[in-house]
Amino acid sequence: MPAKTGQQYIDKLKKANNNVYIHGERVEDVTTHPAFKGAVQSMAKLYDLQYEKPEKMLYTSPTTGDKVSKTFMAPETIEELIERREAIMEWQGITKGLMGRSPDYLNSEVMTMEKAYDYYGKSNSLFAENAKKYAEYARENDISLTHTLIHPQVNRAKIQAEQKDANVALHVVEKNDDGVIVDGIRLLATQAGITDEIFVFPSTVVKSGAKDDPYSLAFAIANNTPGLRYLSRESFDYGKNNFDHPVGSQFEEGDAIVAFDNVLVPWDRIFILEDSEICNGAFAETNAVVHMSHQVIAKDIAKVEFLLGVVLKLMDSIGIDGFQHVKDKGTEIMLALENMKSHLYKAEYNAKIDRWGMMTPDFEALNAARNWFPRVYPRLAEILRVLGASGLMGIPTYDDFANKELGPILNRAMQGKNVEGFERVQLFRLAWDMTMSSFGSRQTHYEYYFFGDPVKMGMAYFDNYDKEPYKAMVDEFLESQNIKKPKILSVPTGSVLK
Ligand SMILES: Cc1cc2nc3c(=O)[nH]c(=O)nc-3n(C[C@H](O)[C@H](O)[C@H](O)COP(=O)(O)OP(=O)(O)OC[C@H]3O[C@@H](n4cnc5c(N)ncnc54)[C@H](O)[C@@H]3O)c2cc1C
Repeated sequence: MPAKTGQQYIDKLKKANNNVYIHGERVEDVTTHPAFKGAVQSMAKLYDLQYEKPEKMLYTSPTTGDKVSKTFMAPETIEELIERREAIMEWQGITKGLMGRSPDYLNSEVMTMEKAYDYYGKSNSLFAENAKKYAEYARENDISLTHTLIHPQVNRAKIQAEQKDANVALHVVEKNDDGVIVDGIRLLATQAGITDEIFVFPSTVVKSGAKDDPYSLAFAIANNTPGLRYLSRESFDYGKNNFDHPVGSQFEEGDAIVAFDNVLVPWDRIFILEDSEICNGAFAETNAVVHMSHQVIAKDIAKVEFLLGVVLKLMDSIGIDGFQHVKDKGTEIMLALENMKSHLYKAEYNAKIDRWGMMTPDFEALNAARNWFPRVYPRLAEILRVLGASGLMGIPTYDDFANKELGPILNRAMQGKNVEGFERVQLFRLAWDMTMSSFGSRQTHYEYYFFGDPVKMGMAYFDNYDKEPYKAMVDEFLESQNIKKPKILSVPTGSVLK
């Protein structure tokens, strides 16, 4: 089947009738429910774009010859790597980087399974075959995915096997002829019930040991599999129009707790089973983390570009762009943007064919960028908040402007340097919604945490960084000074100085 359209995505979701709950109730139809319909419409737009710009978004499937999404394309040359990223950028141009889990994110992981499937066959060749077939199935059916990597936050000081209730986290209950029965909880599935299937994978940063083998799994199942439930958090889409809630009304993708109640995972959907060692290497050894980082940095660039535009328009609109500290804050955002672009450029132009035959970007550049961005994004959001000041609270709604008595007063009262009140408030509502509404503050939280705990990621970065050349440089410098150590200091170890 060729790449899908928006309508096909919606029809499939309706038919699937995934088991989604919100506010204590089961959702009848996610495509029309107020909590989900904005995100569903935006996802549909992304799928429609595949046919509006087929030359940018589609390529010929290596197996069926159908036109399928380029976000599934395993690149073999630098040109293909860039082409794939340009398709990602097209989607990010629609979401402005505000929908972290647009399909390109997990398609990047699926894509690596097409080539690196052998990794999953380390303990059982069936799992390698499963991974290869799944990558093909997802590509040919344009499957949209959610995923869950982490165990519930019960007691982070203990491994899963040593928790006071060791059955809370998702674990294997039984294996039978049909497959594996799993039970327990996983966190945190963004988009969850508005996608077709779920990927259960190990976390990239939590290194479990053999005792946690029953919790060490990777598989994919349809979201309407019996026993699988999504318990969604309350929606940050206030159900308003695009003036009042310009981005939340379109890109609020939702997050959910995933509850498995004795769910059967068929054998052909298992990629890793009870093997913490294979789990620990899955993202790094297959280079999935590199290709996912490639997508993420492209998304980050789209996000900062849009944020910079909003900040610049905001400065213009109230005449603060000439002040020194205001310019400096604009510069901070520009530097962040140019930094991210440089990382992307280095990653692409230093790309090499990996052992699986995929053209893989330079991880050194992407790893630095993905570790840096969670640290800098909160500052970028803060700049918008600081420069907007009271203007981010003086934000009348569309209905206020439409009111015969209030509209003219507000249009005059809220005017800016070169704009009328209505236009200025539209811009300021956008700035508020990107950074301060519940949707906006989730954006900051998302950027900080979605790729893993930045503290643990930072520790891993430090440990893996090649520090020796820099230390050697200093040693060489100090030695080159030819300084004679005073004799008095040459005391044998352990003796007492008098
Ligand atoms: C908006 C949002 C969307 C998300 N979407 C998804 C998704 O779609 N799929 C998915 O799988 N996950 C998703 N996540 C989860 C994300 O992967 C985790 O938030 C991240 O891995 C951190 O894990 P945690 O939240 O369990 O924090 P914890 O590990 O519980 O950490 C909490 C705090 O304790 C500290 N801490 C915990 N353990 C240690 C330790 N051993 N050493 C030092 N400090 C420690 C941390 O530094 C942190 O400050 C999402 C998260 C957010 C916020």
